[in-house]
Amino acid sequence: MTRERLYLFDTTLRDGAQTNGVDFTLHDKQLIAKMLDELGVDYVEGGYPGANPTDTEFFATKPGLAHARFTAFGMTRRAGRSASNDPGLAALLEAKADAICFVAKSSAYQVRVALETTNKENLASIRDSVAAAKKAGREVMLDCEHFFDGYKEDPAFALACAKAAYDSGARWVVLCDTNGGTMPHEVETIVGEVVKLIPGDHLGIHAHNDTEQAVANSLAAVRAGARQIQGTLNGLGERCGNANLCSLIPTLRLKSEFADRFEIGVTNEKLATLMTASHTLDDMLNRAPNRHAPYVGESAFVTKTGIHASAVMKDPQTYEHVRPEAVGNHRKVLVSDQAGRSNVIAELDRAGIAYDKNDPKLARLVEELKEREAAGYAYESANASFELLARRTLGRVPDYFHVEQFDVNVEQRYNANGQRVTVAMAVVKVDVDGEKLISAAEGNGPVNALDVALRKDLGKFQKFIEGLRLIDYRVRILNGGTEAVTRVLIESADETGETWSTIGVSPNIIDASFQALMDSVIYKLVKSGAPA
Ligand SMILES: CC(=O)SCCNC(=O)CCNC(=O)[C@H](O)C(C)(C)COP(=O)(O)OP(=O)(O)OC[C@H]1O[C@@H](n2cnc3c(N)ncnc32)[C@H](O)[C@@H]1OP(=O)(O)O
Ligand SMILES: CC(=O)C(=O)O
Repeated sequence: MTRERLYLFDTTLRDGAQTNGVDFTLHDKQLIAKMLDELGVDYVEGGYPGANPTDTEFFATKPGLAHARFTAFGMTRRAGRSASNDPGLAALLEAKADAICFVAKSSAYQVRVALETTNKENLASIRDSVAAAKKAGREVMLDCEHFFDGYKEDPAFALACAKAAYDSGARWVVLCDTNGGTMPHEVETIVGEVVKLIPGDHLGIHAHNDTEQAVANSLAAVRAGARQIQGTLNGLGERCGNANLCSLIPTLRLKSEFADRFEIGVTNEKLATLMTASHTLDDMLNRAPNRHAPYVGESAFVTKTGIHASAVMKDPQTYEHVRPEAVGNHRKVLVSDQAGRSNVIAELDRAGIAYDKNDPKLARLVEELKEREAAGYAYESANASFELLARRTLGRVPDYFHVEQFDVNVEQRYNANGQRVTVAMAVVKVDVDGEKLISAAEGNGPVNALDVALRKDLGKFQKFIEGLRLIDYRVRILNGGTEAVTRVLIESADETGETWSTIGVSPNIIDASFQALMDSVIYKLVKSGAPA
């Protein structure tokens, strides 16, 4: 069966740039355009030439995309001006783009209030602008701004705007839910009316996410006949964002209702790079990825509870709607207070720790895990501490060394230049095979001083921990007031590039930190194969 072509239009670099807190440099735009092209989207909307120097420069030369059509965005000619005498329109026509996407009002209320002009002038502006871009040899599209709200208020005028663009030669007429308040059933009904006038393979949808339904609205429009979807990576966009292409693309490729009917430019091979594309964008924006994002979030295929883990280990399909590998993600079974034997076994397998399924120590490990989680530990975020807990319970961690005593002192004093400075000092006394070793160190804080002192001299084990580095230190107070318990999470790394997380919990922050430091050092000794 031949499948219909469904076109993907990415507006990360235009509507995504309208996101609060997002500010792309020219270099960012060049890299993101290339990444979108490689992913297989059909149109990359690069921005608004003439609106700011970055966008004007971006459109000074074509970015050399292999597959996607490079698209310039801008408004139709202003009311009262001719198309040939409008500097904004001139900048658009000069832009080195394959396509031009105009924005025009399609709501009588918006024309009256925002443009302060007449419906007749708005229609003339649409016709003139589309015709001018066609004449300049561009593929032309028109975003009908406020289309759904405009349709509900005055359907004849909204349709007249869309029809004016189509009749003037626009390849695509894009129906916009600009304020993002339209419901999926309304989108489906209204698009169903529009396709009676304009063929669906000339209609697009541009949905905002103000009711968290931009993806649903885009799919509803496709069900009703639209054949172009506009959206952004990670759902960036004005206010609450746009339809998220990182959710739409897998749905279109993997859900049979769409996959069996439509062909999109993103192949299965490229789909498997989607999680990387999503995280690359977050990295460029210096944002933490949304762990709970559908398909591409780190938690999208995580199983935390015992009942689910038990089933997932028998067959992953029991709790997965698609294969995680299809989008470049992976399955993960966590250990926590929601865990059962199955979670623990999965984690032991992952860590390569041998066990006997009938060993009663396994049940003891699950109990110990739950008791510790109740006391404030969170092993799902501390893989190395869980591994040590498991090895200790199963009797497999050597007694490398014993800390007999530590002492930390924080002092504020005047330095030689007469400046007030706060200095921390720590002393740690360890017993390594009967040898007593005492190390002292200064640090910029008590935990730093303790860390340096602890790792200064571990006798015969010192060579095994040389590459160990602390890369992150996080503290959380679990309940307020005088009964507060402190949870410390430490992330460490070594010369091999491996990173691991350890945890400590105590009413005393120094004690909690020391537990996490100790776990980090012992994990490194175990991992390095240090002899007992
Ligand atoms: C729904 C959307 O996301 S649309 C995209 C919104 N994105 C942007 O606006 C980002 C880029 N914009 C800009 O840099 C500036 O707004 C510019 C350069 C386009 C225009 O700047 P200015 O000339 O200073 O105008 P300003 O932004 O204050 O107001 C917009 C003007 O365009 C007019 N206008 C708005 N939409 C349209 C349209 N579709 N067609 C014609 N004129 C329009 C308004 O009536 C207003 O005109 P007025 O100044 O006579 O009242
Ligand atoms: C064009 C556009 O971004 C909108 O109508 O939301």
